[in-house]
Amino acid sequence: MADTPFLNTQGISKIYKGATAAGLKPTDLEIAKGKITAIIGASGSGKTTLLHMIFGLITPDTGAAYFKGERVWGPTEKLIPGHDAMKMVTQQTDDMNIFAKVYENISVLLPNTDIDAKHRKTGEVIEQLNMKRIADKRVADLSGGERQRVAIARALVTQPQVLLLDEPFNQVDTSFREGLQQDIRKVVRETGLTVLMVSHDPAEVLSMADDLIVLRDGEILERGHPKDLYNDPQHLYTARLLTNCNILTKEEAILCGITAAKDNVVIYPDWVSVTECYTDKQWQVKQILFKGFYEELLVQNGNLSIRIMNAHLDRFKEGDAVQLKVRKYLEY
Ligand SMILES: Nc1ncnc2c1ncn2[C@@H]1O[C@H](COP(=O)(O)OP(=O)(O)OP(=O)(O)O)[C@@H](O)[C@H]1O
Repeated sequence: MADTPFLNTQGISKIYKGATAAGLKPTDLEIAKGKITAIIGASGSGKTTLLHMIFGLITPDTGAAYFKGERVWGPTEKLIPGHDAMKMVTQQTDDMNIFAKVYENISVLLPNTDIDAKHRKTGEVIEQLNMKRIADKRVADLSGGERQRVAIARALVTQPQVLLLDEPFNQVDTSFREGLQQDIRKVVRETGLTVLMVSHDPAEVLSMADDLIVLRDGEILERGHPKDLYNDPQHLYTARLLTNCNILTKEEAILCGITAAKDNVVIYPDWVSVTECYTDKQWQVKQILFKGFYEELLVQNGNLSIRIMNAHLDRFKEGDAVQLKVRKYLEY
């Protein structure tokens, strides 16, 4: 007999009543234990609906979610909706006592039956999430990013088997966000926690996920390792979601020296480079945006503009004539 999946769905669906018939179409899905699985999709593609059904917050129209082979109960079947082995953190998770200290907000979730264990576990999670510096601060005095860290600590302290994250880093600024993402990765590696996260931030899913699922209009479009989906997406939709790519018609592609068989050509900004060109003035640098360790060049040929990632800072100036060299492209 095949092994029971850790967490899976079978034909799970939910279509909301209304003109748009939006929601999630029947979906079969398996989530690997001890890994970070991320779901990415445009707004309204059904990410949250899927997450909520897996957690037991929405009753599916058809099918079900299963945790270790047992059906996840829906909201009408439980006094407190949500699966006991899972914890969910969203950007609105805000059930803390803001006048109490961080430490107390975390430890309060553990029973008083074993005080030593209560302090040990609270200490562990504070250590894991690098929160020693803020442990004695009142939640009211924390930044938004620090509060999200506390929300995640509160979710982890009761040692759930699955952590569900619904865009929890949205309000958090970049530097905090990256630290928190990497700390969650560390927790997953060290404890074997399973994470299922929903996001529409490509940088986030590419750096965090072991397994990436792309949702479009309530359906799984493709799935794979983030590196594979980034480098070789099977669908234009995926390329668009994961990168700020240039999308050209096959006629426009000819201007880049590409003879395409299909209708659309996709060129990522890091797949094309430019060199100075003294002989012809077809391509011109229109705009240079300083991005820190690289520049984003906008080069133009007639009505066609191409965005290029350029690591040779200050090599070009606006108005320069350049020659394009496309290293790689995709056709759809
Ligand atoms: N309670 C509801 N009643 C009616 N329609 C709903 C309801 N909840 C969600 N929808 C619709 O179902 C679709 C999927 O919603 P869902 O929130 O799952 O998408 P999402 O991918 O998480 O979007 P976002 O990234 O914007 O949060 C959307 O078109 C949404 O408007």
